[in-house]
Amino acid sequence: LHNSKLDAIPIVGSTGFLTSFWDGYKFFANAPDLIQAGYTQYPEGIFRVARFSYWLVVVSHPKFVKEVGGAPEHVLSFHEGVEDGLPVKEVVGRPIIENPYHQHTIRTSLTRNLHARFPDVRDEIACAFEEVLQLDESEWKSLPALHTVMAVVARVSNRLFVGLPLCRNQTYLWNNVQFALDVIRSGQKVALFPNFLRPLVGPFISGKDKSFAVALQTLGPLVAERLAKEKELGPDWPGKPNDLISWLLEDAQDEERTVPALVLRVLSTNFAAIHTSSMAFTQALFDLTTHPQHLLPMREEAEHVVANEGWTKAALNSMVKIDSFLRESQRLNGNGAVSMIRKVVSNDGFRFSDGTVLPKGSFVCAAARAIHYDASNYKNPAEFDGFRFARERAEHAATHDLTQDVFKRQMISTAGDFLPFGTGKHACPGRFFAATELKAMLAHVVINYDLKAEVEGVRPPDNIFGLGISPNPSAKVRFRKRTDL
Ligand code: HEM
Repeated sequence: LHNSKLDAIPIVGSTGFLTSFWDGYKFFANAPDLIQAGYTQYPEGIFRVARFSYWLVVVSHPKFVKEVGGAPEHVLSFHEGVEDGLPVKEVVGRPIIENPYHQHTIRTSLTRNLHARFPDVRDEIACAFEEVLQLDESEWKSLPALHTVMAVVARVSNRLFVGLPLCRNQTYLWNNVQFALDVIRSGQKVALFPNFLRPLVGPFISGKDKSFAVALQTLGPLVAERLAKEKELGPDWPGKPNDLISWLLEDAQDEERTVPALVLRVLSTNFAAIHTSSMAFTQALFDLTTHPQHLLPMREEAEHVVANEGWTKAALNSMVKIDSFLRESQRLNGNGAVSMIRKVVSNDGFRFSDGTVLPKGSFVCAAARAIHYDASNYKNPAEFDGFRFARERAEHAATHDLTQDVFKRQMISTAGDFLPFGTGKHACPGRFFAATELKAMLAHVVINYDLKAEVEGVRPPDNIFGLGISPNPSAKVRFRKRTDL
């Protein structure tokens, strides 16, 4: 529909009523190309593309990205923005959007406890790889990468979230994995319907009630036990486990302090954690097997650090090459063409510093992938250079006083030119855990296994649907236990 208030913002693609509707349809297949075209065509840093029923405004200039990231929720809403592409109310549950207190729990208690809980995370990584890969001595084995990684990530994440023995219960684990997949698949379908129809079609399309029932059956008794203990002995009872259930209980109020409400929080934290981290690690495996020259330097680094410092969270800070490799993999092969989708919810609209105004109801996002592939941000931007950030950090360390100055080129550091986790007020609160988990997993893999691509030198093509870019779900990677140990 024509929106005169957006007239000042140039359009990529067609401008006519029917032709732009057709563009909205084509968006499902070629959104990344369309956004790249706008990025190149409009270096001023703002343009719009047609979606079915509205214009999506895309910003690419770092100044505008910063302004989007810094806007408060009552002006640019993260939740309303997400809801458009992924109807969380229908496919996850209404309270997750209406009272997202778990985000605070993840940002504070979960992150603070990563140090203390690292030995468990490390133990689960070693056990999970051993049991999931099931390798015979010195035999190469082809394994479906995404499926294998999800099995490991689900276990490792749940060692932190709910602990032993539940984190190894296959019914519980695969329900979490299944829920994550269902949310994405059913969410994409429900999102095709206009807002007023979504509550009606949601229950027929989404499998959330089934997943919730299994979660209640498997996790419910543990949560009930915690609530009972707290009622009997108070909030700081002796021997209280240091896990997500306890951290959530510290923040949950009133109707959130029930078994179903807490089970839903753990289930949705699993959704936020498993899918994203599994895709990131799978992409890293594809990058490693396509650029195998990175394996030995990372192996040497990990072995050296572990020999000197042991397996601790602090030791991961010394694994600069591994950190750099994962950051580079996310730069080139992150989860989407754009990041930071927001809806303008303020009655006054949203005004950029150059005077451009987005009226209430507009959608805006950052051109993450195009920014990551821009030569003015990265030298040889399309080239996978696993250690580029490690080199930059070393160069910076050689010329600066590091007690005064933190150089932000680590996996967890967000910036206007690095957006896999977004940046600003809603930057992913789980990224500290994600980076710890993925670095420890990569260090374990390079120390213990040799890896090969299924077809030498060929990177499996990504799956592209709308704005989403995900690793090829059927592609395999070949693993072998190291023979030189
Ligand atoms: C490599 C792994 C991960 C990636 C790439 C990732 C990426 C993202 C992105 C792009 C956002 C939205 C940022 C924005 O729009 O500004 C986000 C938000 C979020 N992520 Fe992650 N994430 C990852 C892992 C995790 C993990 C492990 C957890 C939980 C432990 C988590 C929990 C969340 C939550 C709760 C939000 C909503 C934040 C808010 O509303 O303020 N994520 N993540």
